[in-house]
Amino acid sequence: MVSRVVTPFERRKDVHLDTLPAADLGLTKRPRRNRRAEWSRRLVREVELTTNDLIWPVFLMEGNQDIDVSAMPGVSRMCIETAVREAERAAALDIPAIALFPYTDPVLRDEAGTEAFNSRNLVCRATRAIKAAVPEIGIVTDVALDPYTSHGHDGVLRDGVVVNDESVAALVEQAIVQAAAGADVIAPSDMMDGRVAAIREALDREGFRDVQIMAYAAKYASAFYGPFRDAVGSSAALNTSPALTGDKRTYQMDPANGDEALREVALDLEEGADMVMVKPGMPYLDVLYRVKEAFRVPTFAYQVSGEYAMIEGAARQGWIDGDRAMMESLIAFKRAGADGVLTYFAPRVAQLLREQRG
Ligand SMILES: NCc1[nH]cc(CCC(=O)O)c1CC(=O)O
Ligand SMILES: [Mg+2]
Repeated sequence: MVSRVVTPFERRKDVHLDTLPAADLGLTKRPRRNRRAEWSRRLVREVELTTNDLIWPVFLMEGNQDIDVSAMPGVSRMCIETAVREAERAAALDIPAIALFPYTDPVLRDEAGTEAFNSRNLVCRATRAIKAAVPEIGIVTDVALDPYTSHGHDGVLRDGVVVNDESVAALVEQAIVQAAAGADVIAPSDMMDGRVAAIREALDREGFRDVQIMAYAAKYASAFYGPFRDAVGSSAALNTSPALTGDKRTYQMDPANGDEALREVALDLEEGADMVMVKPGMPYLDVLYRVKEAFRVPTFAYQVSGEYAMIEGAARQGWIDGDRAMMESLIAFKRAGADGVLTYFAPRVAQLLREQRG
């Protein structure tokens, strides 16, 4: 084929659509055939997103009103009463599970995060209330100390260092009170070494043999958690300890590492994780793909707060089509191998899928 070079300022005036010769490239392979009609596109579609793929993370707070999360338009911190009602709505939309994240009153936060071990803390009370009202929905609770510590770290801090083994001992206590409150899935998001084994052992010993563990196995030290930290009040801005930077890079993973994610997942599976997670989602689709390919176990992606904020923020500015970007971002997780996705969009997606089904 001859390619004609046309400089930007010299368009060939004699070339018009209606004067182009009838061309035939003589192709036998034309991938566009399968795309020409909606029925055909449906027929050749490789993966599908259904409500079965959704876990809805919700933020909790004390009191009897809800407060918007400023960096996550459309998301609020719910009081328990609202959370129960929203769990009912989620169940009615066929969303399999919700994940609970508390905003802890600053007066209840301390150096050791002791409110985490209070069997009457916000998460435990919400778990009991939701279980009583909506027994059919799965409840996932987060194990990590950051909503409870004055310094905002996920573990125990000694001389400015988040110490591993003591942190694990604390996380075990937290997991036990959550399981006792009725949590179905314990989800350690702390990234301490050895916590899955310790939690599994303690759950079994305490009579919670059937409580599942979803390990945040490959969790990266990410800027995309920013809005979440505001929502649960654990951002660096709220830290009072001068020793702290709010930086979690000594326990969360380096965004440059992919092989390391496979080693982390292997360890958590050996230690007894029933499901594993990659987090954040969209910037780590390669990691998700590799994890699923390597282990073929139930694998989840967390579309985190910053990802939600980017899509929803741009949509509210009118810069992108929010619904389409939402659906496209979620089908990408499925294509990469996710069995499910934690997403703040869950109820909206479920609603949209229901409307599409007619
Ligand atoms: N261990 C806490 C935790 N659990 C889930 C998220 C982030 C979720 C989100 O950004 O949506 C975080 C934040 C963090 O590690 O700092
Ligand atoms: Mg690990």
